[in-house]
Amino acid sequence: MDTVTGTVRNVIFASHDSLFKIVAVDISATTLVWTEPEIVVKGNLGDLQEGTEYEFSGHLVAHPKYGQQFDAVSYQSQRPTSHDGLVDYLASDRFPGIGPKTAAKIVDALGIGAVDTIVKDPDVLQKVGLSAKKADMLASSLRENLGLEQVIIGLGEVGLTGALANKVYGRYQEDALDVVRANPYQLIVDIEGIGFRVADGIARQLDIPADDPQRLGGALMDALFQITDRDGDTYAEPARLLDGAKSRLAGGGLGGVSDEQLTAALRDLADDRRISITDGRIFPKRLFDAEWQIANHLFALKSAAEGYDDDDITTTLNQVEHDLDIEYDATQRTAVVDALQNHVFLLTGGPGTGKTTVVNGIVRAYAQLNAIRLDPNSYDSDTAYPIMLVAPTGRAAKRMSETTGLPASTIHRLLGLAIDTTDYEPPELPDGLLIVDEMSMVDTYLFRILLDAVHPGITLILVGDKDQLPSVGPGQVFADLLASHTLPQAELTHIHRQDARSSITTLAHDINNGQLPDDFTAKQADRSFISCGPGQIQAAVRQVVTAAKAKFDAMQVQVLAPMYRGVAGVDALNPLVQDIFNPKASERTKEIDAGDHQYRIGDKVLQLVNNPEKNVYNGEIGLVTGIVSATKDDGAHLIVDFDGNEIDYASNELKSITLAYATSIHKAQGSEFDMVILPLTMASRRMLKRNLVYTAITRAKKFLIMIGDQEAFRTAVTTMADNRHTGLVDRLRKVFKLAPTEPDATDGETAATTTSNARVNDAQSLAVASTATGQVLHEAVAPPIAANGSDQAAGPTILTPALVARDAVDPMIGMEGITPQTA
Ligand SMILES: Nc1ncnc2c1ncn2[C@@H]1O[C@H](COP(=O)(O)OP(=O)(O)OP(=O)(O)O)[C@@H](O)[C@H]1O
Repeated sequence: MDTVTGTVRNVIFASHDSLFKIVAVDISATTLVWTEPEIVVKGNLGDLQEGTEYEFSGHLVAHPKYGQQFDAVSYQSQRPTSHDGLVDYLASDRFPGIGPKTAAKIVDALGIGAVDTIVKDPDVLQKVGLSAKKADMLASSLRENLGLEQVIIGLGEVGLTGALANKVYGRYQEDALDVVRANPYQLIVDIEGIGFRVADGIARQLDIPADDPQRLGGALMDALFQITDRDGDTYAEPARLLDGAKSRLAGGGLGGVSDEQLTAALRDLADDRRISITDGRIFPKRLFDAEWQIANHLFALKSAAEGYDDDDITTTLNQVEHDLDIEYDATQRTAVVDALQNHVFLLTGGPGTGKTTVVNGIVRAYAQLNAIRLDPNSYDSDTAYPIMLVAPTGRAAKRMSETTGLPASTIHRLLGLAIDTTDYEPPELPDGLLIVDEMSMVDTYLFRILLDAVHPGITLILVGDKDQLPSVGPGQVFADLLASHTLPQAELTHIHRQDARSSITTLAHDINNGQLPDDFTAKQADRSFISCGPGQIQAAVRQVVTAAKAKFDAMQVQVLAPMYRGVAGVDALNPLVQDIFNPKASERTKEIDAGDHQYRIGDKVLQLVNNPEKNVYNGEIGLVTGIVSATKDDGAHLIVDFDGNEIDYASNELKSITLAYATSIHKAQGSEFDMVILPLTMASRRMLKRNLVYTAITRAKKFLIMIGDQEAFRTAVTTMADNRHTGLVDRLRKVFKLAPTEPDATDGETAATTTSNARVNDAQSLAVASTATGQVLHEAVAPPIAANGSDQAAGPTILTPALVARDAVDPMIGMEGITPQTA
């Protein structure tokens, strides 16, 4: 490692949302072979001050445009090392109220280490004779000047550097070192991106013993988050949790622990109310609370229903049918009536069964019955529009707006949810109709937050297709709500769609019923199947996309793949399709290098995280409209147009987007495309599930081209996804005072609520579960449940930044692409 010592002349670039800076430094000493008087230093440089001298450690790197720069991994200010230097420093402008006389008095009394002494214990200044006020001021200015720098250095000493150190500082500020030293495993709970391995590495630096209860608690919490926030359950079964914790502890190189010790750690976590153990299920506290709050809130809403006069409804509905020139079938008609007569209503159905048609009926009938004007322009800016149409993604909201002709937004936008909200307050929504589309994508956290804003003046309609993939985040809220049979609901089954898309629609329904139709491989007007082996997939995709280019633009054609890796994976197909739709025309074509791929103007890109501040959300697809070249003062920028919303990405923000020619099926939820190209091979066997392929083909509006191995399609169609383990059905049944649902192996929905050990087939781990945790499970006092089933003692879950961040960031990133296990 080399060092550069010198004074910061000026800050060339400072990132708004990280500690990254580029600064010009006048060199006083360096270990480099360097003849110039100055050098450009870049790195996570905290709150460096111009005019101050620092020592930077790092190495020289070559920038393609700006030549050689010093990449600093750490830095520290060169504090004055002489008596007089320190007096000058303390008497300088940065410490108002301290003149040369006082400064000299301080240094005389406290010596050359005065700064550290004061930061540790400001009271020493009073002994020197400073007033309490002056002492306080000096101590806090010193802390401000040195705080961040010291914290970053301190974090570096325990192994936390770069982006992770930034995150930790961002979360705890000046308390960061205290928190990390007190319990590094706390980071697992509080900081997105820090798991057991990183926390355990810090713990080793701090000499925390292998069997320290905090370490065991950390392993248990990390294993629990893996099962909930990453795999999608809302609770863990004891055997699986203990197995997960044990493998983490064994992997830390510090040796294993006994079952008794783990059991005690589990009990501690329950005592600290970080987990809730009930009925042999272990919940993270916030998911436990969220499920109870959802159940209680829905119960309160359902009880508040008033309803309209039956004759009024009939007259209104007849009028609506006349206006829309449609005749509702019996189920659809009942659905519209029930939706209007209740405060909460669930509407599910496959493609083409008329969900949108029913939603349109509900909106119009509601407006008529309540004498509401539907034209949003007739409302002035002070009057809230009472028809609130929302969806979990921007694209789904846009589609909703197109099919209803009314404004629609994302749920995040309606709720004013931001990424960094620490003290989030639900907005005051007006009385009116709130319709949530694509409800299958809404996870437990988001639904709880949404319900917080819903009051009895609102009629809430939840619409979705329960057979599609569940939400990326924990839970399967929509399927659970339906399976609980606690709320009025309708399932539309009759296919009304009669257009050219109907062959895709009927295929979707066949697949949902577990069959490939006899004509699966026969060419239809709107779909075809190209049979080929894994080695030919890329050639087939290239051929299909080249032909499609004559008819469609890149935004209309979507390649969907179940995995990231492999020959038929997203990572391989993206550049392949990019080269067809937007090839590099010449050596002079502008490009931004994003590591494993390049962006050019005209490229189709996918947003990977929710960014409410910029009004762009996970799953949205945009077009690159500009590339701003790097200058001496700033790095390159990419401009992306998301349906008229132009977003500027600095080069350090490029990780929140990727190429979108090929995406995972999960990412395409809530979106539709004119043409969908779906390659499937047995290499992704692990992912081949009915709801995955069903979700994929229902994204196709006009054409569906399936490519690959017919066996892969058959496997997918006949393989049901594991149900997620959730407690919501039980909570709802309890709050609504209904008997628990009977476990039924044939019913996919209710099976989710059983204690079936489908995922725990290891007899040994079951034995451990029944012995080691049996005691805890009996002893742990589940929080008192009020008469209506609420966890009163727990109080509301506070929306922590980590919670919001976990909500906002798609945990599937990087997880779908796990290398397939070949059988
Ligand atoms: N009762 C009906 N009589 C005649 N046509 C109907 C009826 N219900 C729906 N349709 C027509 O069927 C087609 C599909 O309906 P709609 O778009 O409402 O279904 P959907 O469930 O929202 O489908 P998707 O989920 O695929 O968007 C539309 O063309 C619609 O006009």
